[in-house]
Amino acid sequence: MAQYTRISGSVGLITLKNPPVNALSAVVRQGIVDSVERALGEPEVKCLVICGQSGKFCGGADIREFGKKMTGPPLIPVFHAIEAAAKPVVAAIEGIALGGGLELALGCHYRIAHSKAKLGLPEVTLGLLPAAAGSQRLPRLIGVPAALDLITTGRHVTAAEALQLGIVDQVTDHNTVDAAVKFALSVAGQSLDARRISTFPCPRLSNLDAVFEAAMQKVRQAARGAIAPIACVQAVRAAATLPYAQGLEREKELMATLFTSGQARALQYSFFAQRAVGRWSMPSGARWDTSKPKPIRKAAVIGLGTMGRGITVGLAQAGLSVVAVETQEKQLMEAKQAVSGMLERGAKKRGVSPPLGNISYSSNIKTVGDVDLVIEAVFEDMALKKEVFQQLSAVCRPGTFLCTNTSGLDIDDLASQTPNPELVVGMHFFAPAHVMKLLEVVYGPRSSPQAVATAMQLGKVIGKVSVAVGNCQGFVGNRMLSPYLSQANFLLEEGATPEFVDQVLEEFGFAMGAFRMSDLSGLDVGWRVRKAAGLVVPGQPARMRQGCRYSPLGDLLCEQGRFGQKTGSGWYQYDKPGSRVAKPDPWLHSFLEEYRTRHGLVARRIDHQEVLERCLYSLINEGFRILEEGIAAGPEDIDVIYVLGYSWPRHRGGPMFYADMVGLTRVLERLEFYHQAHPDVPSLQPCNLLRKLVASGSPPIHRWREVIKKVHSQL
Ligand SMILES: CCC/C=C/C(=O)SCCNC(=O)CCNC(=O)[C@H](O)C(C)(C)COP(=O)([O-])OP(=O)([O-])OC[C@H]1O[C@@H](n2cnc3c(N)ncnc32)[C@H](O)[C@@H]1OP(=O)([O-])[O-]
Repeated sequence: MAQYTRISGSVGLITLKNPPVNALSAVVRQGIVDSVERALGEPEVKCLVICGQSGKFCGGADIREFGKKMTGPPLIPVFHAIEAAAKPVVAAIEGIALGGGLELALGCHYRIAHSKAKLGLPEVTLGLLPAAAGSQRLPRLIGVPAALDLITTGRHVTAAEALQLGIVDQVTDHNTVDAAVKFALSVAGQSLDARRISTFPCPRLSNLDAVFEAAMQKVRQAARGAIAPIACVQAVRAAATLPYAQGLEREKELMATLFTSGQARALQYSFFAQRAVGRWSMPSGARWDTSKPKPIRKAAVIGLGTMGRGITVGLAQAGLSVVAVETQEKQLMEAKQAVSGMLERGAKKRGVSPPLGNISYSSNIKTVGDVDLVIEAVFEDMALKKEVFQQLSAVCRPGTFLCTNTSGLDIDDLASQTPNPELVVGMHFFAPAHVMKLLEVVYGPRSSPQAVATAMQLGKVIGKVSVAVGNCQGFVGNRMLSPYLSQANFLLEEGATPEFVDQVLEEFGFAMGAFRMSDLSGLDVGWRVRKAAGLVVPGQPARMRQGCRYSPLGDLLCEQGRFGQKTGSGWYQYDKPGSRVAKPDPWLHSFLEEYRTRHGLVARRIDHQEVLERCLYSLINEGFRILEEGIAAGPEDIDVIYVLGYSWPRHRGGPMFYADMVGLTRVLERLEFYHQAHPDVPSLQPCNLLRKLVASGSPPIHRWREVIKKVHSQL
């Protein structure tokens, strides 16, 4: 609702009330209309202030209403009514003014913001554009280049930046509503002619075409197939070239296209999925709302390689005390320098001082005796990790949580090295660990709900989106990646090139195709895992392992010392070791030809559809297996992991959402088709849960949990 009160005798105060973020629901919109009308009709009222309850101005349109039948007054006429008012209307912006929230403020005649407020038009991140006249008003207020930046990126700006850009008129450190009331009284009675943004001409640009061409090129490059950023540029162009009313029409047309696109649905799903993963549950029945985390004030990081350094930075930046341990003195010194540099650069960006004092460095593991939680981040080697866990068990005080940063090792095996396996969980960080948003929190069969809750809470504190998953080879992310990569390799055997496979996957929207990604992460990583799994043993049949098809191509490249970017060659060639520019490699093409000849394989023409279906559907099939086994609680968990950790295009929601969009029957049919063609590839065999979902009439993704529950209850 929107509550109307009179304060200081002559000020009408409208307070938006719709927890948690005062979104502009139908009731709130109606409340604003009624309140404005009332205030304008009261002769004693000289001016109006609009604010939000609980220190939050407004989080925008109510996303929960999207896709439902529209009720209540639309936003644009509401904002026009405010702008047309004959009495000054001042927006008192505390906390947030986002999307429709900022558009509401732009409809007001003046804007006063608290210094801690964040403002922005993030609609693009939901597959939309600021279609409550934001795309037409903002360029008129702050000029085309700045408006293009804000609208196409959706970034939030601080109150200070908003003041500098001219979005707000005043910033206060004190009570914002009081400041807005005082301000409103000071301008009451003055002409409002120069305050109605819709009447402003858009600031002229001599190089208008060049600016829009450059903007379009920039968004196309970054968008990876997303259409909303392109529509945003088109809408701003309308503001710059058309009268306001026609610009609004263009904004409406563009919005209609976006609103009905699958991309907006995918991005809105992704928004809610990222919040839903915080409400985790375990197969034991333990849940987020019944498991209390322990507060963590002091943590330790063991091993200061690339991952350990990033984790240390993340913890220190979040204000925790950190003991950073590296047993090799030389590496300890190097790590200290690197971590300090990262903290200093990060602090400079945020305009704060670097939290260097939060970290104490040590080469002695005994110094972690008083910490609340340890994150072991030594080399990915089970024997080494076990040794560290044994040492930690001896030096840590009782009750200390022991976490391991691993991308796939058995958490339970590691937990068995300690007398308190219930305190052990996995924390799978993604590189660079202080930047990447994703954290897989891996519980073993003996991890206590409190240990999981504590790791999930710590993830939140350091700014991660944490997803709780069960313990299995590769957890969720890497386990699903394995059949995807296998298919990419099989496609090479059958006639494709790495460039073609990557091109198809990149056109789909991945930041990097399978081969460019492998070159970046290092081919030796997978080689080590395959060796440990007993797959790379001399004397084995070349293309079969344990009765299943196997491609040794990656192993053969590693045997040649081709580990990817770091060695200057892998699936591609690079100018020098460490270079990032991948070039097609004639050596690799002849190597593939020789390989096919040696194994009697005849190269055939492979098309886009086959590459996409085999790579993606095998990955999705593994996702269904993971759901069936209860390793992930729901499809949202898998999708968040893929969008945040594996560069799955956000505008496609995630692999499980994509399967829902494509249609489960279609996914099943194509998997059956490919499995028939490749019966020696078990990952192409459709899993039971997928069959059950199709048999239950392919319910939409938000109802999959019901079918999953039934499957589990039958086990
Ligand atoms: C007509 C076209 C023109 C206009 C278009 C728009 O305005 S499009 C909109 C443009 N606006 C945006 O894109 C802003 C989107 N929102 C955000 O970016 C962040 O939520 C935040 C910065 C506002 C708060 O961050 P934080 O870390 O403090 O908190 P949190 O993120 O965990 O959220 C807490 C709860 O609030 C819920 N919720 C949030 N927003 C909305 C909403 N608009 N609606 C409904 N609900 C919303 C959220 O689901 C969660 O619910 P749960 O899980 O507890 O049941």
